[in-house]
Amino acid sequence: MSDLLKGKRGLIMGVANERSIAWGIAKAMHEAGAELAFTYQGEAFGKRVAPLAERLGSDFLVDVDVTDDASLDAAFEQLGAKWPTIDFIVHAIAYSDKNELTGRFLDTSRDNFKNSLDISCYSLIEVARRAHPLMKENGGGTVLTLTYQGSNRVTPFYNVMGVAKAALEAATRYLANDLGPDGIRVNAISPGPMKTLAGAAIGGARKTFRQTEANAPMRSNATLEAVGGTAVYLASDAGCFTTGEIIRVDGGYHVLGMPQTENL
Ligand SMILES: NC(=O)c1ccc[n+]([C@@H]2O[C@H](COP(=O)([O-])OP(=O)(O)OC[C@H]3O[C@@H](n4cnc5c(N)ncnc54)[C@H](O)[C@@H]3O)[C@@H](O)[C@H]2O)c1
Repeated sequence: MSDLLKGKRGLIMGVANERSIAWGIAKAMHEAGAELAFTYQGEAFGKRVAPLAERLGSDFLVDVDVTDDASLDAAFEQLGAKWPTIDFIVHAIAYSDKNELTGRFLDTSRDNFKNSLDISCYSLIEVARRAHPLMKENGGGTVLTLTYQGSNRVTPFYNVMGVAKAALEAATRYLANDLGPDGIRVNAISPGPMKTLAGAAIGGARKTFRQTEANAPMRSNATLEAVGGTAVYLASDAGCFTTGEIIRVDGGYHVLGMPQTENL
């Protein structure tokens, strides 16, 4: 990767392990010259994330549960003390009770609906509001989140997460409109299925993975490098007039009207 992000610094939220999409993005951003800070969710993940952050030359790690405003406040206070301004934030966070990522959408519970939407969508708003002054001071910045096409097409067992991603994509557009006057862009990257902790929680994940691999125009699933490269472009000055957008990194799967007939 060139030095597209040289001189830029930002916060990566959502690394759980080396398979995390946030980790793929962090690696690509580091290779492109960015300085990085990380959040992790709880001590168990913290132990895994610390050596990963160190590999990318970062010693800024803070424990954040996005349902806890105090932990978000503390993280942004620490971030602001370390860096007076930031250039980007990567929000790669989602959650639903695994028991509701199988079976019928019809059986979605109120509690899991609220919790899934809170963690997977509302958190982006809380994060963007706190990042705003640190980016405004800089004359602009980029907020990136991660979505999936289950937001607007029914995908087996994606259930409540499809509704959460539809809300997240709408939030991306509304935030882009609010923050655009301050030079802040807000975009979502939409990869196809990837083998991560969150991905594995969805019922039939292996079959979904095989199905997209066999049918996508590119005949493969997205890699961490492919998503990382797209994130670098969006956070760089090369992406300076793109906002409110859902950028697919799915090998073209979304253009299909029917599965490939070669597999029949
Ligand atoms: N894996 C896929 O197939 C796929 C496809 C498209 C989009 N995405 C999206 O990419 C993003 C990253 O997921 P991933 O697939 O890399 O899985 P992952 O399990 O590696 O990452 C999910 C992250 O969310 C964090 N998280 C969950 N609840 C949290 C909370 N309350 N507070 C703070 N952090 C919390 C976890 O700690 C974890 O780091 C998610 O938004 C996911 O929906 C994933």
